[in-house]
This record gives sequence, structure tokens and C-alpha cells, in this order.
Amino acid sequence: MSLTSPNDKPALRRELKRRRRALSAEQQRQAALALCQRLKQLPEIRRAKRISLYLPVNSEIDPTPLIPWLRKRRVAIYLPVLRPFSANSLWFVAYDANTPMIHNRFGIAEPCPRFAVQRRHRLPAWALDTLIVPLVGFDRQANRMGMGGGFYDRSLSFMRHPGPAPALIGVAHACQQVASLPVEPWDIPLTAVASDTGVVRPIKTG
Ligand SMILES: Nc1nc2c(c(=O)[nH]1)N(C=O)[C@@H](CNc1ccc(C(=O)N[C@@H](CCC(=O)O)C(=O)O)cc1)CN2
Ligand SMILES: Nc1ncnc2c1ncn2[C@@H]1O[C@H](COP(=O)(O)OP(=O)(O)OP(=O)(O)O)[C@@H](O)[C@H]1O
Repeated sequence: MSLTSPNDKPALRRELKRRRRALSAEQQRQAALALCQRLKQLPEIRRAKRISLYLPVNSEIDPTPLIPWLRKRRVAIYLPVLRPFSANSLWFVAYDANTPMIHNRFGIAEPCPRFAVQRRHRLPAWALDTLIVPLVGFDRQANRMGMGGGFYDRSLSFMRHPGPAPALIGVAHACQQVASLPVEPWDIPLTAVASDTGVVRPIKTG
């Protein structure tokens, strides 16, 4: 266990990525299945008709075992796509077996630009019912740490204002939980975090 100052975000991010990289392929597979069992129980997932998830890289927990279950329920599935000409923000683009895919600059598979630019293939984030958000770390209060690009925080900044808003379900391996994470002024709070071993929801105070 390496010691990192709670205020050294880059060091903590490295440590948490190191932890998930240490999982074996079999542990990864078991964790993905356990996560998906938990996700299927959440009201925010069960009532969603439009949901975004992500395709995992770098030992992220894999939410894709959920896809066949979602398809059976006729849920529309969307993927985050790096938005062109707009720094560090995301589009949410329809995804099915026929969607043409490319690898983006981070090596993550996403719907190709020619498909994604077409408005009918996208949904604004506020029109999604639920987003499954990839995490590098989380704490007991469901505070989150991501890859450090601010992609989700930027794409969800509309949630500071009244209006329709999706549920946000962070997902991670249990080993990515820490006692407490620094909360930044731009952080958009999650509804809950699900891992392979449980679900945490923020306790409301004040
Ligand atoms: N699977 C997945 N898709 C996602 C995200 C994510 O975290 N996971 N994102 C969430 O925001 C967006 C992409 N954001 C990213 C932000 C930074 C880096 C990044 O810095 N990558 C490093 C390597 C990281 C590592 O080794 O762990 C790099 O490419 O140098 C990658 C993706 C949209 N799609
Ligand atoms: N709404 C926003 N507008 C402008 N800049 C933002 C916004 N949200 C976050 N940022 C910037 O993005 C950078 C990364 O933020 P942070 O370290 O919290 O990333 P993260 O939440 O871990 O990453 P991600 O959202 O990609 O998972 C910060 O420098 C922050 O200033």
C-alpha cells in the first residue's frame, strides 16, 4: 500500500489505476458479472429507456455484459464520443451491432465521426435517463475521480441548473474505493456508485 496525500490527485489517480491493473483476467470477468447483477437491481437502471455506457480500456470494470439484458428490454444504448472542435466534452451517440466504430485518440472504440455528426444518431445528455460513468476512484459519499480530463463534468455542467437531468451511476472495481476524495467546485455529484461488491449512495446532509 503506497501512501498518497489526499490532495495529490495525480498520485492518487496513478495508485488507483495501478490497483485495477493488478486484477487478473478472471478477476476482471467475475467483477464485471457481479457489477452487472447489481446494476440490474438499481431503480435508475430498471426504469431507464435511454442509457449511456462505455467500452472499457485500461482495466476499467466492464459494463458491457449488461448490453444483452438492455436490448431485451428495448432500452436504447448510447456511447460517449469525444466531441470534435469542443475541448474535452462528449456527445452521446446511438450504439448497436451495426454502428460503424473507430478508435479515438485514447484508443477507446467509439462510433465513427461520419455517423456521430448526424443529429438523429445523438441525444443530448439531459435526454438520457441514466448514464453509467467510468470511475478511477470513489469514496463512501459517492464522490468521484475520473481520468482527469473533466469530460463528464463538462458534459454534465447543465445539471447545476434546474431542468431535466439524468441519473448518474458511477461504476468501478471495489478496490478503487478510498476513504475520502477531494471534492472540486466543478464536480457534478453522482446518484450512486456501483461496484462488484456493493452500491454506495451519498448521505444527504444540511
Ligand atoms: N472507457 C472509457 N471511455 C471514456 C472515458 C473513460 O474514462 N473511459 N471518458 C471519461 O472521461 C471519456 C474519455 N476520457 C479520457 C480522458 C483521459 C484519458 C487519458 O488521459 N488517457 C491516457 C492513458 C490513461 C491510462 O494509462 O490510464 C493517455 O491516453 O495518455 C483517456 C480518456 C469518454 N470515454
Ligand atoms: N464544467 C467545466 N468547465 C470547465 N472546466 C472544467 C469543467 N469541469 C471540469 N473542468 C476542468 O477539467 C479538469 C479535470 O477535472 P478533474 O480532475 O476533476 O477530472 P475528472 O472528473 O477526474 O475527469 P472526468 O470527468 O474526465 O472523468 C480540471 O482542470 C477542471 O478545471
